[in-house]
Amino acid sequence: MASLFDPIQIGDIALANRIVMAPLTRNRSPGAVPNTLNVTYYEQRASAGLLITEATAITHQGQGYADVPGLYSKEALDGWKKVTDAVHKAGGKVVVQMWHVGRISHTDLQPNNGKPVSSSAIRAKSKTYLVNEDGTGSFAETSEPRALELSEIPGIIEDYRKAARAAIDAGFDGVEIHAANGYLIDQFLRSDINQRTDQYGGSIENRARFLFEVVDVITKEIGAGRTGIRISPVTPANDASDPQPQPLFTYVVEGLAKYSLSYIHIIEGATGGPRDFQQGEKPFDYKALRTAYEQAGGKAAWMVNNGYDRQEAIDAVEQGRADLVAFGKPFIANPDLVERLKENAPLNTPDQATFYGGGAKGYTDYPALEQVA
Ligand SMILES: C=C(C(=O)O)c1ccccc1
Repeated sequence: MASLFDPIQIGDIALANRIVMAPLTRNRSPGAVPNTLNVTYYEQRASAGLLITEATAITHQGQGYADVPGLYSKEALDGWKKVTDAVHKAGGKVVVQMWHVGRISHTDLQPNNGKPVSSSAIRAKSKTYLVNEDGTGSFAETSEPRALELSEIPGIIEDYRKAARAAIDAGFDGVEIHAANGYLIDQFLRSDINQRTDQYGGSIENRARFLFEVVDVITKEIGAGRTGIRISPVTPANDASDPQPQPLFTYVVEGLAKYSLSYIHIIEGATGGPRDFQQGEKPFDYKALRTAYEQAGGKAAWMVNNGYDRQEAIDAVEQGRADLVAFGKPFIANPDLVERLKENAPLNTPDQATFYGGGAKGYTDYPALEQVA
């Protein structure tokens, strides 16, 4: 019987334990360039079995929030190299979450202040984060997108390939494809967003086509054993919805089973909300999803996320419902979360007011156990 604290091999990546730092947007990389503060933040948390970086834009067009990092400029890649070096020196493993926001963006953040792109020209009822001229941050309504032309799609697939190669060259142990939370890939998957009438719209097969073209090009470029993917079958995040998530995501995982991926990362329920959140007529069956994946030949590690506490995480692994558990907010406030979970020690409380934007306060100043006199 496996334990949360056991090592595990996930594809090409060997982990010291099964506790994962979930991707956490923190808006502390001005100019989309990782900086020394970011290095300290990730280094402090390197005892995690696996660090998944904050969502990181594959291109300027894929950028949707102020001060999030990118994977597309030399300065950014040099900055990430400092992060991966520091994490490795501290004995950790780190993958970068590759992000194209699609319509969850604002004209202020887009190349030439153009419209964000999506599967269809439907504005999301959502907000994004901008930094004002005086340096203060604020949330703003997302802008109306334009539908991608068919001729533009191969270019975005190539952007994913280039970013995946750049990630490995910057020292990452692998990548996580961000296919969750109503961002671009999810904007193709969900039928309430994707109104296309070409080969990328309509049937489940067509709506999943973009996802599999991304998976294909990345696994061919860097290897499936260094590739993970995050999906969120029923999240309403960023105005995402689909009335029939079970057949949609069953098709997705059966297709993913064809690749020997490193892991499949599932956000259960509403992102940051209840794990039993429901879209469609009946509750989503996560056990059936994993069974479908495994019956289709899938062997990747199964990572679960969304509000798990210590006992729930221990039980999920010991009872075989998960191979790994990703923690978000607990890692914000506890750089030594692994130690604290092992010792069943008290946890620092995260300060919501400093989640997004700012500097060291609420970022690198949370104390580890040995610092608490
Ligand atoms: C990348 C994000 C996601 O996946 O939800 C995100 C973006 C902004 C704030 C919180 C989270």
